[in-house]
Amino acid sequence: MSTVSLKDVTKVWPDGTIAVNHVSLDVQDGEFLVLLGPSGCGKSTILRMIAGLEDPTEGDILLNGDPVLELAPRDRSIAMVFQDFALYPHMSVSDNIGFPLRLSGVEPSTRVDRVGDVASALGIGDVLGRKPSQLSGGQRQRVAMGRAIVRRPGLFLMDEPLSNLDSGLRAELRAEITGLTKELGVTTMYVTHDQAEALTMADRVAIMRKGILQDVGTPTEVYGRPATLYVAAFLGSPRMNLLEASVYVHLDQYIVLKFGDQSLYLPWSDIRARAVAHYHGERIVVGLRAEALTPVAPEVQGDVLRGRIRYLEHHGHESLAFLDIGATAIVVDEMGAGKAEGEGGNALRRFGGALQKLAGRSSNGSGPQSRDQGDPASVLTDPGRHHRRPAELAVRLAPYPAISPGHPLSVAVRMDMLHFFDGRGDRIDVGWR
Ligand SMILES: Nc1ncnc2c1ncn2[C@@H]1O[C@H](COP(=O)(O)OP(=O)(O)OP(=O)(O)O)[C@@H](O)[C@H]1O
Repeated sequence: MSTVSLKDVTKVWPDGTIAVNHVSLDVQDGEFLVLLGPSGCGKSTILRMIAGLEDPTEGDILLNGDPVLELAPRDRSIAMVFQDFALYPHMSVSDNIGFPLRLSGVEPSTRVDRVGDVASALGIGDVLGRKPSQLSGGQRQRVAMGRAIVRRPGLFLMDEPLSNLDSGLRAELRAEITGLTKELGVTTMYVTHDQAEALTMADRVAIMRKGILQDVGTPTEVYGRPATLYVAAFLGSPRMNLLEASVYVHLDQYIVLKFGDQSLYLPWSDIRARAVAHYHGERIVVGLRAEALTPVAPEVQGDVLRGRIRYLEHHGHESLAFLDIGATAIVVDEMGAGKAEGEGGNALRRFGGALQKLAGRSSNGSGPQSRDQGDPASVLTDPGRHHRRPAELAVRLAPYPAISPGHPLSVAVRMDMLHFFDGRGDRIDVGWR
């Protein structure tokens, strides 16, 4: 059993790349913590520093409350599994799993017992005599995990262990990995860039962007109350609708949120109203997840947005309508995973972001850091980090609805489910988490 503490850890590579930027993070005993973020955000570097394969430039790392930076990797009671695991091709499954025990001089009969226990927990008890070349990809990955876990490490580090497997096998192994680590009670840090994987597996998720820790919380917390615009945009499918809104306070009675020529009204009684009222006369970003939007009849009044369907996506169990509501959307760039865009758009849109970057409009702000951006320039005005485009509001519909592109659609908005972010991408809220 182990706890892990990162204390203000920074890693700067010799070429000046800041891979990890003042990260502080505590992992509890027996916890399954997922480090989530796009490629290059520093996830692997964090694992490698904990394992002792890299030294931090600044900060401290504690295991079970003790500083470990002076300890060699083998003295840290840590096991690590990578995406590109290597099994010994000439050894049987049994010998592959038992290899670390042989190295540490565990006697053969104990070795056989321990290998048998681990193999049956991983569902590979019947292939112990085979060579790696006679196994499926999933079985090979199970052997790699078995080899890592057979030493009964205090801490299990996994770096995208499923990313080479097909989606069916991934889903199956996700459940097995969390089941196994819970059963063994071993503290686990698991790296992925797949938000669905993170939300389904984690006790808590830590979300990174460009070396900066954005948010840490249970899946419900980070999905339900994301700390930054970036986290809001990263989590969920379809992605959260992020709309630019102008804020007007009306005689301390309600707040008008103006999206193009449509408005929503936040009553003064809403617990968040005073915090939002600080932005009177300014623009903010309002986040609406698809579950906050319900299609209604055209005559319905109140908290309703109206638009025309630009296009539909059919996903079998549901359809998504994308509504042109005459508002402006904020598109968060550098989402990195590069695949969820299809849920809310198309390749052209992705190119749009890339082209803006190629045009050289990068941010060069200076001043205090914001967690979301790492610099203070506004997400509302800086196209180098985020860009603006006509909003296409993602709305969930029944499968194959009797409606087609060009049709008008009205959606009722759950005002209590709106998310508010300031121009720097930080959450506008009161007393959250
Ligand atoms: N040995 C190195 N020398 C210089 N830069 C490095 C080195 N290793 C990693 N980097 C850089 O450090 C940053 C963080 O890399 P890291 O591998 O931790 O990211 P990651 O989030 O794990 O990405 P991925 O999901 O692609 O593995 C990246 O910009 C990467 O290019």
